[in-house]
Formats: sequence, C-alpha cells, structure tokens
Amino acid sequence: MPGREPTPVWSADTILPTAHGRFRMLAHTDRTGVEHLALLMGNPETADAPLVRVHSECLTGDALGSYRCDCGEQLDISMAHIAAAGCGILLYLRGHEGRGIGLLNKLRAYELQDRGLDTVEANAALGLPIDARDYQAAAAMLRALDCTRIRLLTANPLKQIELEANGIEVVDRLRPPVADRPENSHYLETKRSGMNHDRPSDSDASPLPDLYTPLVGRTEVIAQLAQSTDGFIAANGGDAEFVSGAADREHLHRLRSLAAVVLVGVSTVRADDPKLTVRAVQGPNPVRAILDPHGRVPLDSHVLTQPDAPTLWLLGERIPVPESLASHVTVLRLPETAGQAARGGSSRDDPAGDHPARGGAVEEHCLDVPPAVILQVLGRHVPGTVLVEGGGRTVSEFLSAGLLDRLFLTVAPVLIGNGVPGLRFTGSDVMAEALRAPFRRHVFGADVCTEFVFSAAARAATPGLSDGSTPLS
Ligand SMILES: Nc1nc2c(ncn2[C@@H]2O[C@H](COP(=O)(O)OP(=O)(O)OP(=O)(O)O)[C@@H](O)[C@H]2O)c(=O)[nH]1
Ligand SMILES: [Zn+2]
Repeated sequence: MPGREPTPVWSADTILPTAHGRFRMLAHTDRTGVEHLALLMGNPETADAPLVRVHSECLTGDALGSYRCDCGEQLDISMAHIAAAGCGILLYLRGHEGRGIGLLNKLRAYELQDRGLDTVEANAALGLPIDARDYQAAAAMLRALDCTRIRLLTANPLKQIELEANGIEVVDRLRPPVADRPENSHYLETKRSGMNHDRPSDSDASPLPDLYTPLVGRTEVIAQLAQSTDGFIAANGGDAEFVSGAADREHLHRLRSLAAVVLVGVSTVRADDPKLTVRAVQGPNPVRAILDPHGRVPLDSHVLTQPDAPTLWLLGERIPVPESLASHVTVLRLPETAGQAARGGSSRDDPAGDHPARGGAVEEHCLDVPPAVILQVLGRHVPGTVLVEGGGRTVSEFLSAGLLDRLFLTVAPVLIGNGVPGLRFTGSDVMAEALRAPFRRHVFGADVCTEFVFSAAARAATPGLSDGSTPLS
C-alpha cells in the first residue's frame, strides 16, 4: 500500500434522503484513487462514542439484495440503528468488494463455492488473499470527522483490530442483528468458524428498547392513537392537550423516528396544528404527509410554513394550489373518486369551513380516497414505514381497510364523556366475529398501550406476543 492515508479533503458534501431518514453525505477519494462515502446522522462529533458502521462494498448484497451473504441486510439495519439513535456514521468503503479481491474475482469465488468449496477455500483456490481489505481510509475519515472513539457495528473482530491499529478507539463492538437465512447460513457459519466472526448473542446491537426492535430495518404500515377510556381523542371543542401522558408522547416520537413518513388527516392539522417532528427522543424527523382531498389545510399551518421536515401535501386532483408554496412542501395529487366528482370537487375557500379558531366543531371527514390508494401515492415518493398518526377517523379507515401491520392503541385513565371519537369502524354484530389479533401490552406511566399485531410478517418479527385469537378467560 502506498504511504499513509492523508487527512481527507471532502470533495462533496450533500444530503441523502433515505428510507431511514436524511443523512448528510460526504465523499472522499483516498490515496489509491478509490472513492468512499461517509453518511452522517445528527452530530456524531459531539457524542461520546457514536455508533459507526464501516461497511465493505458488496454490489450483489447491497444493491441487488442477494441472500448469498448478509451485507445488504447489515447495511439496512445499520442505517436503521444509526437513524434510530439519532446520531452516528456509516462509512461506505469502495474497493472492499469481495473482501478486497474485486467483483469479478468474488463471482469466480462464487462459482467455486457452487461446486462445494467454502468462502475461504474459494479465495485460496484462486490464489487470492482471504481478506485483502485495508482500513486506513476508514480511520482517516473518522479522524477527519472528529470521531476517534466509537461503538462499532460489526460482527468482524478484525475490523475492530484494524481500526484500533489505525488510531481509532473502539469502546464496543455490536453485531448488527441480522438473522441467518437458508441461503447464507453456510457462508455465515464459515465466517464464524473460519474467520472468527461473532455469533448472534444477547449483545447484538440494540440502541433501542426491545419494544421497537421489531420495527428496525423493516417496512410496515403502523398506526397509533391515544384515547380516553371512554373512547375519545379530544374534548368536544377539539382540545386534545393532553389525553395521554409524557411516556406515551415519548413513545409516539420514537415511532415517528422509526417511520419514513408520518400521515395525518386534515382535521388533525386544523385542530392541533401539529409539528409532526421528533423532539421527545433523539432521532430523525419523518417526512410529513397531510391527507387533504378537499384542500382544507390552513395555509398558515406549521406543516405548510415551517421547513423543519419535508411535507407531502396530498390534495384532490382539482384543488387549486396556492401560488407561493414553501420549498419543503411537495403537492401529490390524489385520484378523484366518484363521490368527489359528483360534488364537482371542492375548493379551499369553503365558506362553511370548521376551523377550530373560528369556533366550529372539529370533525374528521370520511376519506374519499381508499387508504390503499393513499399508500400507493406515498410509496411512489417515500419508501419505508408509514405511521398513520391520526385522527380517529383516518386511523379507523386504515384499520377497516385491513392495511395496518400493527396498531398501538393507548388508553388513558380519563373520561371525556362526549368529544372527538377515537377508533370507530363498522364492527360485527356478534362478539365471536369481533376483531382480535395477537397483541403486546405496554405500560406508559398511567396509560396502557395495546399493540395489536395484524400481519403475518409483523408477527414473525415480534417476540412476546399474547395470542389474541380467543377471548381471555
Ligand atoms: N471473496 C469473497 N467475498 C465475499 C463473499 N461473500 C461476501 N463477500 C464480500 O465480503 C465483504 C463483506 O465481508 P464479510 O466477511 O461478509 O463481513 P465483514 O464486513 O467482514 O463483517 P461485518 O462488519 O460483520 O459485515 C463484502 O465486500 C462482500 O463483497 C465470498 O464468498 N467471497
Ligand atoms: Zn456481501
């Protein structure tokens, strides 16, 4: 290797919006001419030992989703963990492809593995090193980022040793919690027995309470609602401060930080003027999506005026868009339904508007657009988990459409008597047909949250579920 790696001069400094939030992205060309990336979340230089993933490029795993190795899933889950922690660095190291032997040689090694050799034997049979990776550029980038004391996301002890040899203090090594697959179990076993990689254990990376780990690195449609014991999300005049307590608010903010998009109905914006950002915990802000088929969001609302998070404004096809729109707002058009067309669309200066500031009743409007269509429109713009956050009608519509993977329903010890309804849907006439699903219970201060887990994929990812299929005796 020629010389010691000089201090990186970043040749690009830009933003990368991802399913796991917005990262700052820096680029560096090392002394051998190889280009590397550093993705930053939050301010890692101010943290004591931030989470760092030093990821070796793997085109087949990272870009093509190959299950021959675990690289793609490790990359995804590392980004999710860094995002969930609200702070950290992902170094994406080019030139590491095939443990440093390059893509074509790796594919030739795959051919030999197809004929029965393991990953170590295959490199050796090709007359190539088992592992030719160099970590000087990684260490130099960490030094340039002022992060020389880190918690390293890896199962490979050699990475820790190499970084330490290059002046980086690794205070903890955390294995990204990726499950073995039938397609890669032999490869992973060879790495563990032949290359000393860590086995799955209790010390696997988890900067989050167990409650949230099923959501990390996965894509779901989730909903959350906090309601009074008698089933209301706000008092009659629209006052919703506060139905549930501080712990439930933290929970909501954690869910936001794990979601790519947070979706609310227009009535929630009109009633509460929410920020929909992450403040009670550390974590990235999700993209905000406002469901507004009839163009009723007040133009001075926080989501339309404050650029603290990108906002998708889901408007009916015929609703006029104001001439001046803040640059953080993107209008997405919702396809018009038969009902809307019959009414001739609607306009944003509806004189019968029920803005709470004008003293009108706060009421959720039935969605004219099927929830599945809303998810399609959102999915085309932001991949990743959608959190349906309110209000009661919007969450209920997604629930009745059978589109929720999981629902967090918090019940607070307060009786409102008569107010804005929480969960309401066309139920069944008999209890035997009532909606039941496997569930977990969480106690948030004085509030109790039931997490209903509806989809098979969500159930498979969630430990500790109680069977919800039969009534509790
Ligand atoms: N030569 C060779 N390289 C492989 C093979 N499978 C994956 N790779 C490469 O191995 C590199 C990743 O190394 P791994 O040993 O899987 O994992 P690691 O990066 O050392 O450790 P972690 O930090 O836990 O991911 C990537 O660059 C892959 O392209 C293989 O069968 N042969
Ligand atoms: Zn790989």
